[in-house]
Amino acid sequence: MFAPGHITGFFAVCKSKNSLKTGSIGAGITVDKGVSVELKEGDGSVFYNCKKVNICSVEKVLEYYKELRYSGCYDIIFSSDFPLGSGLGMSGGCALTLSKKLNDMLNLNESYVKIAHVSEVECGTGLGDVIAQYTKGFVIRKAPGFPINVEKIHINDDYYIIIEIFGEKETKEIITNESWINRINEYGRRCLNELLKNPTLENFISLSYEFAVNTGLINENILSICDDLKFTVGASQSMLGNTLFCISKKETLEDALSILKNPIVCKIYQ
Ligand SMILES: Nc1ncnc2c1ncn2[C@@H]1O[C@H](COP(=O)(O)OP(=O)(O)OP(=O)(O)O)[C@@H](O)[C@H]1O
Ligand SMILES: CC(C)(CO)[C@@H](O)C(=O)[O-]
Repeated sequence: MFAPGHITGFFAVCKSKNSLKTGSIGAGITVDKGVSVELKEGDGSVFYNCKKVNICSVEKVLEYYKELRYSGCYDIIFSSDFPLGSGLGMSGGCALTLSKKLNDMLNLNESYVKIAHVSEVECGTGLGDVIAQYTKGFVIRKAPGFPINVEKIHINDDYYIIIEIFGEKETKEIITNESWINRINEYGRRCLNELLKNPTLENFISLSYEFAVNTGLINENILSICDDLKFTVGASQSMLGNTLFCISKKETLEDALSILKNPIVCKIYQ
C-alpha cells in the first residue's frame, strides 16, 4: 500500500467534539512520491526509513486494530521518499497505509480511512491529509472530516511539482495554538472561497503564497526563493513544514532546478 505525499497550500482548522467531523477545509495536491508500508513478524516495533520511531498516528491505528483481534506480533516498516515533519503529510500517510494493510490482512470491513483520519486528528499531527491522500490529485476540501466533501480537479499532465525540504516543523504546535488558528482560519476561508470561483493550479499556487505570507507562516528563506521562482507557475511553503514547493511547466523546469540546492522533482499523483 502506497500513500502519496500531500502538499497543503492553504487551510482552515475545523474542530468538533466528534473526531470524525474534525479536520480542515482548504486545498492541496498529492505527488507521486510518498510512503509505503510492509509488515514483518516481530515485536511490534515501528521503523521509518530503517530508524525506530514513535509516530502517534501509527500508535493509535495499532491500538484500534488490537481491539479488533490484531495480535501485534509484527514490526511495522515504513519506506518513504520524505522525512517526517516536513509538511508533506507523512504522519497521515503512515496512518492510512497501515490502516489499509491491517484491514486487508484481518479481512475486516472497517472504514480504514476513517480510522486513519481519527488517529491523525486525535494526535494533533494532521487534519486533512488522510482525506486528501485517499482522494488523490488536486483536492479542494469543502468540509472537514466525514462525510467526505471534496472537489477533485482533474489536471492535465504537463505540470511538475518541485519540492525542497529545509528542515522540520512540528504541525501540532501550530494547529493546537488558538492565536495561530485565528489567523489561519481568517485567511484560509478567504482563499477557499476565491479558489472555488476559479479552481485552477495557477490560482491555487497564487492563493497559497498569499496565505503563507498573510498568516506569517512563511519563513524569510522560503519567501526569498519563492520570489526568485516567479518565472514559474508559482511557489509557496508547504503547510505545515519548512518546505518549499514550486509548480512548473516543462519549459521552466531546468531554470527552476538551477535555483534550488536539493530539489525533489515530482508529478501530481491523481
Ligand atoms: N525524526 C522525527 N522527526 C519528526 N517527527 C517525528 C520523528 N520521529 C517521529 N516523529 C513523529 O512523527 C509525527 C510527525 O508528524 P507531523 O505532522 O509533525 O509531520 P508530517 O506528517 O510529516 O507533516 P505534516 O503533517 O505537516 O504534513 C509526529 O507524531 C512525531 O512525533
Ligand atoms: C493541518 C495540515 C496543514 C498539516 O499538514 C494538514 O493536515 C491539512 O491540510 O489539514
